[in-house]
Amino acid sequence: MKNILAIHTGGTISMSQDEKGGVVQNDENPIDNNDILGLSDINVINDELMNLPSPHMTPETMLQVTNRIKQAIADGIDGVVVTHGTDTLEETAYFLDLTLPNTIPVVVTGAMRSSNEIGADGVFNFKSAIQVAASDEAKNKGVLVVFNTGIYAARFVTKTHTTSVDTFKDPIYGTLGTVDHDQVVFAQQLIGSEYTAINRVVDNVYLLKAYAGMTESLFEALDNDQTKGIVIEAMGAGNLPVVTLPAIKKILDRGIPIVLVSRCFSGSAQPIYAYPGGGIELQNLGLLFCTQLNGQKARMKLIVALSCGKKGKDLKDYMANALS
Ligand SMILES: NC(=O)C[C@H](N)C(=O)O
Repeated sequence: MKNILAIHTGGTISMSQDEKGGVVQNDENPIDNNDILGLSDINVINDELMNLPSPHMTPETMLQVTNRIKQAIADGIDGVVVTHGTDTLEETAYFLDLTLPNTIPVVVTGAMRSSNEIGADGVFNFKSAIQVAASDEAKNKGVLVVFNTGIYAARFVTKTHTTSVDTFKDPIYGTLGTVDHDQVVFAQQLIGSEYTAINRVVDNVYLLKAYAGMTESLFEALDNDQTKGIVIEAMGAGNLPVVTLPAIKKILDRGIPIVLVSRCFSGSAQPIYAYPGGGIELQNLGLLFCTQLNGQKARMKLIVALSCGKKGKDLKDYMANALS
């Protein structure tokens, strides 16, 4: 029988609706109860590591999850499920992907409806995640996200809807597989591990979104020695309003890395346009292009990179390719 460690961190999957209709945290986690799962062939060990709404998660709390999983791997666990709020689930899942060795299945899940709401999806997603974590096929695929029958790569999955149970999607590669009525089926093989060991996380790494009419002001506010790195969600294929460039140049002159992704839902920032503020000028200025990751994931990757001291070409190569 496989032993699966379920690390609970909070989020709607652990919450319930109160008498006024608001969704709130519980003292007791409603899914921390193996009887409701109906899984006689898998031994689930629950660990209430924290109980946070996921907007309260930080890189520090994510590192606590990484360290708990490393300890479980050392203790010989067969697989791990992390339950998590959905708002920042993709950030934690990708952080785990970057900071854990690719040895056992690690699956992140959550819920869109709390435990006592009609159509609550928590128990179903939790059970599906455990089944994936116990599957031999789930090994060697990096950290996975299981949600509403889909199995996704943590590296690319993103929350696409504020309330629908069918919210998690991978806009580039789709699902890796499904949990089809108790059967775990993988249709795609992924992906090279990007494992980096870190034991601390740098702070003051920022994420800015470009918009029509953006000026220098936000960049000027970040032009100081406390800033460690910036990710910009640029327009389209990777372009910015030209008036932002003088302030960006000053930040780069301080040696602070600036990473460029696209604010588009799908596709990558690339140096295509040669007009002022276009991708070619941005590349020449020294901005680092990061392909295929969205802004929040590129920020996690930059935090991991800076936390283990990457710089120069090493940093540029690490940020450049999400499929390495
Ligand atoms: N569905 C959810 O889990 C959303 C919740 N606000 C959270 O992220 O904690």
